[in-house]
Amino acid sequence: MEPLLSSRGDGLIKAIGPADVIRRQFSGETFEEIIDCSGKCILPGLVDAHTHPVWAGERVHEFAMKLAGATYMEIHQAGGGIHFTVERTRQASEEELFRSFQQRLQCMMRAGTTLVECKSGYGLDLETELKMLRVIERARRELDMGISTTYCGAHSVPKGKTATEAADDIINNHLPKLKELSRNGEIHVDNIDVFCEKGVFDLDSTRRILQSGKDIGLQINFHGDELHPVKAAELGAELGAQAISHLEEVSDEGIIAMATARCSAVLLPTTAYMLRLKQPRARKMLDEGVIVALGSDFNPNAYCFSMPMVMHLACVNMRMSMTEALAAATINAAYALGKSHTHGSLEVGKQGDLIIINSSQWEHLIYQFGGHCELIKYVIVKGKVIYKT
Ligand SMILES: N=CN[C@@H](CCC(=O)O)C(=O)O
Ligand SMILES: [Zn+2]
Repeated sequence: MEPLLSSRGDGLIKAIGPADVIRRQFSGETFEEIIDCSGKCILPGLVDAHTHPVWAGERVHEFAMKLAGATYMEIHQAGGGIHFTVERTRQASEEELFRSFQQRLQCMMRAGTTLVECKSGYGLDLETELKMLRVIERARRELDMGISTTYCGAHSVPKGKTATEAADDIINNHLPKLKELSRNGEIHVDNIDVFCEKGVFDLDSTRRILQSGKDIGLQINFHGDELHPVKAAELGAELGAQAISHLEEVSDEGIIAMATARCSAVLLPTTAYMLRLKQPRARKMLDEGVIVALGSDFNPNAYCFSMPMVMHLACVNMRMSMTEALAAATINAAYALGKSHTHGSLEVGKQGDLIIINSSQWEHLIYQFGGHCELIKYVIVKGKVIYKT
């Protein structure tokens, strides 16, 4: 089978079929580029359903602290973690943030990602959150990669405020401003996120923020049940969330509620691995019919750009099959972003986002841990080759 991309510039897949049939069907047409894929595999472009890619303030020193035994929450409560990155991000210029973001997107793209969810959340104050959202908007307009934008002003409770005060600020000041800027076409935001966690935003504040985001048209896509079981999954299902991420501590009832509500689970194998958390129960979720997606969770705590490595970890540590992992990193991740009608699979009429790998067996993309640099020969977005080795 050989997918053929549209020659009319709309970037959509025009036809899929055996090479000789396709050749005959389009014999009269001219193409910018014809790629011989003999001995290679064509896969949908990978979709990364959860990243925090705009920030200044890396935290390699904290990696050392965690290796020495400190927990994520101990570092966070001592004023490090997200707070450390927030301070540096507030100080950084918009241009500086854009440049580092652009380089990170480039690394993701080379690892096969063609659509990525990008969160704000290292500003917490309105000014810096807007700075981050402008950076993401600029990338959306200027770069080739597909981006789904998430406002994550409730990523942490800012110093000097309680969770209730922070929630009030978001609801009364941040969200109205986002609504105004979206209406003027200055920024485009798709999703709203909250870090719903013991010691961060409790269920009540999370509910108020997410509902207010939904009221201005944002899809609910939030962090829940990561470090403690707080019934975030049950809340997300009740609010009609499109996706909930992490879920290491989700309850059985939460899993069933998510399956019934068609609320997808975005599992993050890098974080569970790096923080040595208990693994999310992917098998239970799959057995109960939850739509399981994957994300790299790229952030200063989990510094990983590579969805092939994420798939490998999901297979080994979460006991997913390679087919389940590929679905989770393509069509299901697109679902988590509300884009499965246009992205995430090779189908006529869908966006021509694909990767070509130098192996006749697609499983090599997962099997070769860290081998994607050699394997991925082409990355194509909307029918345009954006990376070639
Ligand atoms: N858990 C909350 N947010 C991120 C971590 C962000 C950070 O530590 O900077 C996550 O998904 O893992
Ligand atoms: Zn996250």
